[in-house]
This record gives sequence, C-alpha cells and structure tokens, in this order.
Amino acid sequence: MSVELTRYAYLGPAGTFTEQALRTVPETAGAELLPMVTVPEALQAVRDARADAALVPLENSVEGAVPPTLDGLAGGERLMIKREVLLPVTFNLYASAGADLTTVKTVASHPHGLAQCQGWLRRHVPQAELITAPSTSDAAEGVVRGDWDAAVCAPVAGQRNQLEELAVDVGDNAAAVTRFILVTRPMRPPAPTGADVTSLVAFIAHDRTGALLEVLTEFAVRGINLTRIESRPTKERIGRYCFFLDCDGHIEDARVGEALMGLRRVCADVRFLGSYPRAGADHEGDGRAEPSDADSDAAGWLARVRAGEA
Ligand SMILES: O=C(O)C(=O)Cc1ccccc1
Repeated sequence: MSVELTRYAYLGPAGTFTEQALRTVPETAGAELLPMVTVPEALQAVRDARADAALVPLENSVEGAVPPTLDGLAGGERLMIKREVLLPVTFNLYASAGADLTTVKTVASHPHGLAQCQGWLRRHVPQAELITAPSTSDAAEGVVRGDWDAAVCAPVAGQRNQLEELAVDVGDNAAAVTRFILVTRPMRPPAPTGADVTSLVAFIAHDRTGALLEVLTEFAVRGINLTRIESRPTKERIGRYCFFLDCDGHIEDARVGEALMGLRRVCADVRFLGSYPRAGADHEGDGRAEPSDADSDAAGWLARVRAGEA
C-alpha cells in the first residue's frame, strides 16, 4: 500500500531551483508546497510531521555535494530518500532597475550559485563583493530588500521579484546539473524498477585497519557498481569520517541485501538511506543488481554441496 504524501517542504522561497525540481514530480500537482529557508529546516519539517516529504539539493555536477544535506541525512532521526530528481541549472544576473555591471558592488547567491558562476563574475563584475545567501531566490528577494545590489538566480526568481536582467547564462559550465532528493520519514522503499539506486551512510570502525577497503569489498565481490562515495566529518573529533555511498540496485535485490549485511558486520554503524528509481536511466537495465547467471549458478552449486550431491 502506498502512502499518499500531500505536504511537501522544500528549500525556498518560491523561485529556487529546488521549487522547479519539485514541480517536475507528478505527485506534487495540487499538493501543499511549504517553502523553508534552509535545508535543515526543510528536513526538520519532515521529522516533526509538519510535512510528509521534503525536496532538498544533494549534489551538483560542477560543485559537488551540498554539505547541509549530507549532515542532515547522517545525523538526527533517520530519514529516507524516496526519489531523486535531476535538473539542469542555468543562472542569470539580476539587479534593481537602473543598475548596470559597473555599478554593482555586491552580488549574492546560494554558495553553489556563486561557485558555479565565479569565473564569469570575476571577469564581468571584478569589483563586486560576493555574498552568501540561503538560496538563489532569497538572494533575489534580498535585492528588493536592499541588502545587496545583485543576485545570481534562476530566471523565475528574477521575474517574480521584477528585477532587471543584467546578464543571462552566467554559469561557467553550461551543462551543470543538480541532483535533488525527496526525503520522507522511514517507510518501505518503493518497489524495484530494475533501474534503482541504493544510498547509505557507512560509519567505519576507525580502529580497524583496512576498514574502508572492507566496505568497498562488500560491493566489489558481489559485482555491485558503486556510483558515488563521499566522506563527511562525523563532528566528534578531527579525523573521524562517515562515508556516503550510492550503488546500483535495490535493497530487495539479493546481492544488495547481502552487501548491506556484510557492511553491518564490518562497520561501526550503517544507516540505510533508501532504494529508489535512478533518474535519467533511459533504458531498463541501468542500475540493475539482480542475480547474474554466475550468482544463480553459485547458489545452485552451494545447495547441491549442502545436499551432498556435488
Ligand atoms: O538556491 C536554490 O535555488 C537552490 O535550489 C539550491 C541550488 C543552488 C544552486 C544550484 C542548484 C541548487
């Protein structure tokens, strides 16, 4: 039985890339959308049951991970990823009416917005001080508030705030894509599709020599493709890290289930973050970790040996 989700928190205010990504999720049509100022607030809204789900940015193809999202998944009450959404991102530069590139002294954006436009900004507004805002859309609202002169944001955010477009497509990489995740309180993962991702956090046993190699080996020996590995400090003390892992396959796939059991044996702790359809898998079979012929052959052989037949 699938649970109906009706209230979606997201990194707001309206006009963020996160809102645009959320609107591509068919189930959100007619749902209540709850803009939150920061990623931790969006995640907390789900934990407190003020929202059924939250969409937050996880990583970008140019700038990498969004640390508050990783930290929010690794700590606190457990949350689960139900779906991922990929969105190409293009940035424009907006300011108040009458401004031009020579008069802009301050430019604000989300840290990923500033990072992805830094080359363009250095070349075209070298005099400008760069200011970090909680989101690109908050940066646009900040121009209206008079907090700074200009914002790097999505066209919708510039238009919503009736700002003047100073430049279009100011991103350094035209192919930039951001990966967002829809998180819920823990629930049964969606059924396998044959093209799924499994995400987890491995807290390795630090006193164990070769602990990370053991973790990787659990996947490698079962022929499971690891698609991402990212470390974050656990914040206990310097030198303590946890590892965010994504692999092809679904927790209901025999091989993935066995790898998770293996991790449970070798790690200090394992936090399962979810199994969900891989976005952009353009044909069935991407991200599959179903038993191969070699696996069924091995299972059959073991059964025969146990039965005294081989
Ligand atoms: O600030 C936003 O609009 C977001 O949704 C976060 C973000 C920022 C920059 C690139 C992609 C997502």
